[in-house]
Amino acid sequence: MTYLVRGMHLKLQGLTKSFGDKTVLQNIDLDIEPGEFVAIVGRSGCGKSTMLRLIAGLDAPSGGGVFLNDQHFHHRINPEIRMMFQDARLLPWQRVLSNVELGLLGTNSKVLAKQTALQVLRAVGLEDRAHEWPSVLSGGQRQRVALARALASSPALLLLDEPLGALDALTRIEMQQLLEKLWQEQGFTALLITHDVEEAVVLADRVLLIEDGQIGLDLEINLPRPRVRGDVALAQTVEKILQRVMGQPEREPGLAADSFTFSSVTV
Ligand SMILES: Nc1ncnc2c1ncn2[C@@H]1O[C@H](COP(=O)(O)OP(=O)(O)OP(=O)(O)O)[C@@H](O)[C@H]1O
Repeated sequence: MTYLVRGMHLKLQGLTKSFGDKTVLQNIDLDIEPGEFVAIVGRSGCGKSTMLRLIAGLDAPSGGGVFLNDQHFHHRINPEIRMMFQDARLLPWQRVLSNVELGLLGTNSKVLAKQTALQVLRAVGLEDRAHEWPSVLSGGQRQRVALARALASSPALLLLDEPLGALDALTRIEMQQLLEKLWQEQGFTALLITHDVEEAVVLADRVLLIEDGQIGLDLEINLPRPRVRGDVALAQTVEKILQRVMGQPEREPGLAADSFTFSSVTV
């Protein structure tokens, strides 16, 4: 796949993080191409959020380092990186438009900031809600606003910490499609934590499994886009990852997709 050149190149070298005598991430090496979409799965508590926090500069590693576009990243906030969480984290006393403008702090022209915020709200389908309060929006709409705020400054790296986890199934699929569309249009590098293996396979170029503090699986997903849920090859890939997570041997290839149900399976 050829990526737009806007995305950030991300490299982890010997990345280690301990809390007291507990080592959560141990000596992780990873290379992510500019514009690549990478999903991270793994059991609860395996260190997924810790890894994202280290990359975002919200926490400092105990060893090794993070390199962004080949520059060593010293535990500080980088304006080219934006992050989204499971909850939208909107300011309730600011209207939707102002919340999105927060993603543009530092822009000299207020007029330009407003124009850009409206433009990105249009991209997520919420331009007509710009002057409302966050409290009158649905959970899915609030996550769209959070996505608009994250993308307003055209980041080179978007870190997504289970941002769709609290949404109902249909809204979640719509948000996945929106995220994929904006990623394809804008070319940022995306790193998505998800507990939904199917979501990982639908969206990502690569799926990483974190286990025992290390990357236990680094699987390239070579399925054509847009990916269709229920597709046999997609279902087999999901099955392969799930079996790896569960520590079971892989089954024979060629099983029919209806032999298993995946969409409700999470890790
Ligand atoms: N600030 C901290 N102080 C001490 N321990 C921490 C801290 N942050 C995380 N941990 C521990 O590190 C481990 C990994 O936490 P992390 O939040 O990265 O896991 P996770 O894979 O994102 O989990 P989940 O899928 O449940 O969100 C956990 O055992 C957690 O208790």
